[in-house]
Amino acid sequence: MTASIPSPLADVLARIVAPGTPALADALQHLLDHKTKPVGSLGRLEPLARQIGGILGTTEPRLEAPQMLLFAADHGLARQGVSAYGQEVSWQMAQNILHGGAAISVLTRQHGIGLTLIDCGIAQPLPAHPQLRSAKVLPDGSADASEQPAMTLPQCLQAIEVGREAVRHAPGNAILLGELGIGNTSAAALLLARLENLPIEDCTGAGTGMHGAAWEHKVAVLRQVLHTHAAVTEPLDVLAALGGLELAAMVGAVLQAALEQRVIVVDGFVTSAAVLVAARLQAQVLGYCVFSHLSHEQGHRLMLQALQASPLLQMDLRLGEGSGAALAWPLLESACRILCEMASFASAGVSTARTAV
Ligand SMILES: Cc1cc2ncn([C@H]3O[C@H](COP(=O)(O)O)[C@@H](O)[C@H]3O)c2cc1C
Ligand SMILES: O=C(O)c1cccnc1
Repeated sequence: MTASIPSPLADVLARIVAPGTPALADALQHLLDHKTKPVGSLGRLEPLARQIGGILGTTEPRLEAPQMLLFAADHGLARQGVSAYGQEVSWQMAQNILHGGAAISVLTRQHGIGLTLIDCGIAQPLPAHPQLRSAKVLPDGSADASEQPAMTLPQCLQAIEVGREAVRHAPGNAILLGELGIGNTSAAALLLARLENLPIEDCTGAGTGMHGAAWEHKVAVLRQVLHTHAAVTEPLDVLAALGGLELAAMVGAVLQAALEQRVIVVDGFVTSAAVLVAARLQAQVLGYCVFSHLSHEQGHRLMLQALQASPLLQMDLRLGEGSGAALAWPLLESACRILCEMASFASAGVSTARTAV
């Protein structure tokens, strides 16, 4: 068990503060309430605008150079038949992403979002590419969690540093989180079950297509993994034992982005699992997170409940890669434009409500 969080991580955790100030929140609310619209009529766009204004510390927030950081790694646990696809698909999809043919390639191109693939431990080598950051912590991916911890604590801390470094290198003021790694819906389900003390069958979804008997098998494997690591309960130890390299890197990315007061756009079930770990280490990170969508993956609803988060979209996506975050991106842009460009009743000469609202 981790007696205490080692530095420099402890130092990072101590320096993360809640976004915004009460005075800024009041100013943002006042501006929104005096735009040429009935009070509150832009619905969820209004709290989104308040949140982004608070994070960026201004009543005129402008999103600049958004960056999709897509963390990729393989999982030893995939050998236990917990995915409908083989481990080689992580490597094949990584190449597809770099060649511009994956869903996330299309969506980031469409929305002008920068895309970087961070190889934290894909089990085969990837050729150099301008959009690839090679940061393998383990050349073959994480260990099989049904036999031993997925990572040692030093490996886990190293992966967290990979995520922090990726954010430090990224330009702009918004980070979108994406992931790739066959077997990672299992790792995410394990993190949720252990950190929230929930039954594993409620946390386990079909992932890439594990239905019926295949799902039963996935649940049985994951139950055994939890049993093997029954004594592990502290967030960092849970991440090391049950998580994966890309999950640990995403924890680091969330912490660093919150530290730097950037907007964090969370994708689906797997990226939310990283946010859950980060939030258990430092709850203030949640103020920086925009939850893009409710994934079709069973367990995401419970995960979002645990995070007290309400997602922007419900599109029955069950892909990962950061696809939901990219799809939701225009909503964040609209929220900022409402604050920056929309007229007020006074500036447009429009009469205000005749009755108190
Ligand atoms: C072709 C293909 C493209 C993907 N893109 C993301 N994932 C998603 O599915 C995987 C997790 O599901 P599981 O736990 O069932 O393996 C991860 O790679 C995730 O990013 C994909 C999966 C496949 C097969
Ligand atoms: O929601 C997700 O993150 C997800 C769902 C299925 C497969 N991979 C990721």
